Amino acid sequence: MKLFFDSVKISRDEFTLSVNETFQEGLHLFSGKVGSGKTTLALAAAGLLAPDAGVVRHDGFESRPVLLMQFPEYHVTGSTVSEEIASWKVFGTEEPFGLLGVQASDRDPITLSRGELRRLELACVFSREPDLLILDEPYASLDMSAKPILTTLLEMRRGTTLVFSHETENVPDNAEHWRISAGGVHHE
Ligand SMILES: Nc1ncnc2c1ncn2[C@@H]1O[C@H](COP(=O)(O)OP(=O)(O)OP(=O)(O)O)[C@@H](O)[C@H]1O
Repeated sequence: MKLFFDSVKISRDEFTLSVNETFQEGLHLFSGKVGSGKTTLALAAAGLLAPDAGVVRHDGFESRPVLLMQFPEYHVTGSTVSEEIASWKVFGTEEPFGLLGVQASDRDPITLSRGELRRLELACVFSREPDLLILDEPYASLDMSAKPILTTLLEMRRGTTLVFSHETENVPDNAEHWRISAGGVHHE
């Protein structure tokens, strides 16, 4: 299971990101300053932003990529927590739901705190077990009890995982580290 960026260039007005890399199966952590291009790379990896040049391609992925965006509210489609879980085609019995303290209910997901909503969506995406999982700032809004649980879920996952985060101290030791700067992606 590999993700290829073949001579990719993505332009957003004044900004251009150039990437010519192969991301192997496993965990990859991308860090970089504000505006360096993390979300741009995440969207391109998920197939939601077409490159202006080059090709983004996958090898060995059987399921569609799953992207969890930076702001959990963007994902909400259900009018209750139960509907929200069902919309991800998971049923609340999987391990991440218990680990993250998430329970199905009739509550409107928009009334959850941001951290509660983040845990709900993390439980849903990890339960899907996608071959390619892309997480944009997944540690944001999580408290000190939930951060290590996310780290454990990342450690246990199979497939290819791309994590875009400023919080490099929480990420598992086995992650490949990449820095996004000066319009490029650099292995550390
Ligand atoms: N829709 C857009 N139109 C024009 N420029 C954009 C657009 N989206 C992003 N940009 C620009 O592209 C550059 C990279 O943005 P991007 O959102 O990928 O950065 P980021 O590293 O994720 O930032 P942050 O850490 O603030 O989330 C920035 O200079 C930004 O202003």
